[in-house]
Amino acid sequence: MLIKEMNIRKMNMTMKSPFSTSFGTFQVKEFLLLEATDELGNTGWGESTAFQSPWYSEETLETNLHIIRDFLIPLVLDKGFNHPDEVSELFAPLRKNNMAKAAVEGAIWDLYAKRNKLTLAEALGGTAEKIEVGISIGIQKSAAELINLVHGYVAEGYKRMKVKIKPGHDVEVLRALREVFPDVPLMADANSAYTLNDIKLLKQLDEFNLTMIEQPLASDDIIDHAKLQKELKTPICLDESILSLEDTRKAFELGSTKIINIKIGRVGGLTESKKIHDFCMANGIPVWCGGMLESGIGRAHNVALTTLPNFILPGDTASSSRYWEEDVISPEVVAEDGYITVPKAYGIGYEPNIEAMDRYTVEQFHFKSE
Ligand SMILES: O=C(O)CCC(=O)c1ccccc1C(=O)O
Ligand SMILES: [Mg+2]
Repeated sequence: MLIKEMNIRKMNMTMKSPFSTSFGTFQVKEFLLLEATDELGNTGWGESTAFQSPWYSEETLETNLHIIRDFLIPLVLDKGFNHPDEVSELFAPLRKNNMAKAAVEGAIWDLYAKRNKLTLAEALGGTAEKIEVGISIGIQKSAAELINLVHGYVAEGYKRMKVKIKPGHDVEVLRALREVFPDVPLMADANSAYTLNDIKLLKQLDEFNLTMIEQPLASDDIIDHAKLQKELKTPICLDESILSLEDTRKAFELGSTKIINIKIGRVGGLTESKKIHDFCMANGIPVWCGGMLESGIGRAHNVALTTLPNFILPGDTASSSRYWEEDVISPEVVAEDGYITVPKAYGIGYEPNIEAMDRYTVEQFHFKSE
């Protein structure tokens, strides 16, 4: 498989409603889509999950554009690959920039699957025909508004509710939710809004029978999380702190986490995601697939990854229509009664909707080998 062309699209799409976390609010989403073409004319698609601002991690769409254009594309162009696992090996000498690497590697995984007449799920070794999904709900103005939204998502069948918390918006909000929904699978994501000084408050969360608390402490920490986990009944799930299989091993050895949120971009691609999945499976750590408010391309990658057997807990991959008036794939991703049926078409299994894509493309960068 020879990579002959790469195209980068800078996208600008506006979400139906703003999404607020402890670190900021998203509504306009600017991000990159990647298209790789081989010597036979097959194409594959990838998405960078970097946001405009370095809030969630240090990467942004502009740093990704720089890394992809000036370092990663020159490495893959005119290069022959037998398997997409070779891409992460090729990128290994370049430090970090995981979302940039994952976008390029993702396009090559899709291309490889299509070329070999496999679904991306099959190419990864996944077998599930449908996957269970939950929903991640941003911080709302009032508990009443949050309760209202949860009523709607419960009615739609989402398998678990994840709510965002931050100091001043935690115990009372969860208590109000639990009064109305005593049994719904519920978890909280703090996006690093607390420190060990908040241990008394965090211990109060144990009363709400949460499936887990996601990333309560610093975004690069695994030491304090281990201390906190010793004090909590609620399992801790790490998101931001886990950038690789090595991070996963260390967090596991320290007892910093009982569950891992795997995000393809954060860990540098599907190959590394699969390694983390396999390690967690061998060590009895359940995993689930996180979301980064992706367009259909990234969403399709998440669906494929989630077909691996240790994705035991529902992920954040909700329906396209929850985020977008119009998605850039056809058909769109649809969750029905909390399940997404894994597509049977080769590669990511959803067709890029080029007409829709063009409407949201701000700029393109094309690279071709002669
Ligand atoms: O619906 C989604 O895509 C997940 C939304 C979400 O929780 C999130 C959105 C933006 C940045 C970080 C996170 C997170 O999982 O921490
Ligand atoms: Mg998170």
